[in-house]
Amino acid sequence: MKVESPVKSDQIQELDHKQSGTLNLLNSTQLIIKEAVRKLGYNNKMYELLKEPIRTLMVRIPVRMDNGSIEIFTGYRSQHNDAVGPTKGGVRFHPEVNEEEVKALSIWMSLKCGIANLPYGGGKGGIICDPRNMSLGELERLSRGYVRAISQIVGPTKDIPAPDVYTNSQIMAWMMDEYSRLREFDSPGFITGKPIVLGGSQGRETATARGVTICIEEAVKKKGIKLQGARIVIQGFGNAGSFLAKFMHEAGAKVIGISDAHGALYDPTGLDIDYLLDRRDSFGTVTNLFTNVMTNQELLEQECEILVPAAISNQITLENADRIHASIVVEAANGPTTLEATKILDERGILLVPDILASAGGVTVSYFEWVQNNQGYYWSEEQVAEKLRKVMINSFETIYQMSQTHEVDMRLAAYMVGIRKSAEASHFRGWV
Ligand SMILES: NC(=O)C1=CN([C@@H]2O[C@H](COP(=O)(O)OP(=O)(O)OC[C@H]3O[C@@H](n4cnc5c(N)ncnc54)[C@H](O)[C@@H]3O)[C@@H](O)[C@H]2O)C=CC1
Ligand SMILES: O=C(O)CCC(=O)C(=O)O
Repeated sequence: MKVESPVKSDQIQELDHKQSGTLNLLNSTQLIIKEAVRKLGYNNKMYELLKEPIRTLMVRIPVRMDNGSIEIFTGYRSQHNDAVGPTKGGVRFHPEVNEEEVKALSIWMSLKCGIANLPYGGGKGGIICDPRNMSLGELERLSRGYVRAISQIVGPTKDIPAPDVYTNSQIMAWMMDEYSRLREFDSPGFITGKPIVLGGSQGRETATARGVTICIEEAVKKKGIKLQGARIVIQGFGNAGSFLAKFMHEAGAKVIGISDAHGALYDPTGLDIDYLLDRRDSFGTVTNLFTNVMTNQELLEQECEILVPAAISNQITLENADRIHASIVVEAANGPTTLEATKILDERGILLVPDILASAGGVTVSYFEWVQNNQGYYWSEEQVAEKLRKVMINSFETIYQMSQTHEVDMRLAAYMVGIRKSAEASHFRGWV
């Protein structure tokens, strides 16, 4: 079967020129959106609408540091398209976050919500900072300052934030408290990923990894691989990566590699996952306790059945795609594989389950959290897990079938499924 990829050689060259040294997530996303919109039969005006967020706010946040000085932080909140409903998506605290990245991430949130059939468009936020070098007090003041700065454009019926890289339920709690104070009423539906006692949902903490696990279960069936005993390599040991390692270990797969920002651990006979889970810190760091570490890039190239990038973007690129020795790549992280690398993996017969499908479990349970907050009635962990399973299996099968029917790779198929809802809603509203 001939599989079509949205990346043409001249477009790759065009991308290379635009990238000016970095792998530009926004430009490559726009290329696939263009192709998906065209394949769905919409005109160029629809592409013009959907290729950029409708709104991106840049804010400056003064924070008093523990030593008495004032630091000014830069933050962003980007809202891609609100035709379907309020926008939704996480906030990352990271030294390298930038406006283009947040814009791309907000587009991906629209696609994820479209795939999981949630009544949302996509949003995303970020603050340039390194929380690993900040005290709890500084983090609290920064989180509250960010909410005050973006308060005009967010809210339970406008745009609903959530956790992402280096943010967690404590940060969500401070943000919710700040918003509730500003609005002078308790607003649990303003943000998801909260502690359970503040209206968080059972199963949200593990939801992203659960969703990835379900995608792995479906992908191995398609490839005729047995999960029991399959070798798995996971890049990143934070919320997504560490729970995934636990679930894979429990399922009888052999986790032979994990990593964090400092390096990677590899053991072809299988790592002691329970020990690593016990020793990791709240930022998903554990390799600093070991001397025998390899680099993240070396880990990605190890032979395995299943490779899961679960850390940051642009990890599998034109440079290393030929040296990936996995049968299946499941993207738990946002944007870990470039377009050029997607094409190479596809040509090499490696099944790639794209980020906007594989990592949709997080936002799906965030939606369940918001529904529970709105109705004031809460579900058990089993109820949440069952609802999530249905959404993930249905999403996987829809995209797999779309890729077979249209003879396109799984990423383009996922974009076609994901963008359809925003496009239809924009059309019905008479915008395009
Ligand atoms: N937390 C969630 O609900 C969701 C997360 N994701 C995506 O999953 C990925 C991981 O997110 P979380 O686990 O939530 O973050 P986290 O903050 O809990 O953990 C991040 C992990 O990545 C590692 N890391 C950071 N920089 C790295 C680098 N340069 N090289 C290698 N590893 C590095 C950290 O050491 C840590 O182990 C991100 O791409 C995020 O956008 C996607 C959907 C939902
Ligand atoms: O839980 C959410 O609302 C969003 C999670 C997120 O930021 C993501 O899927 O990238």
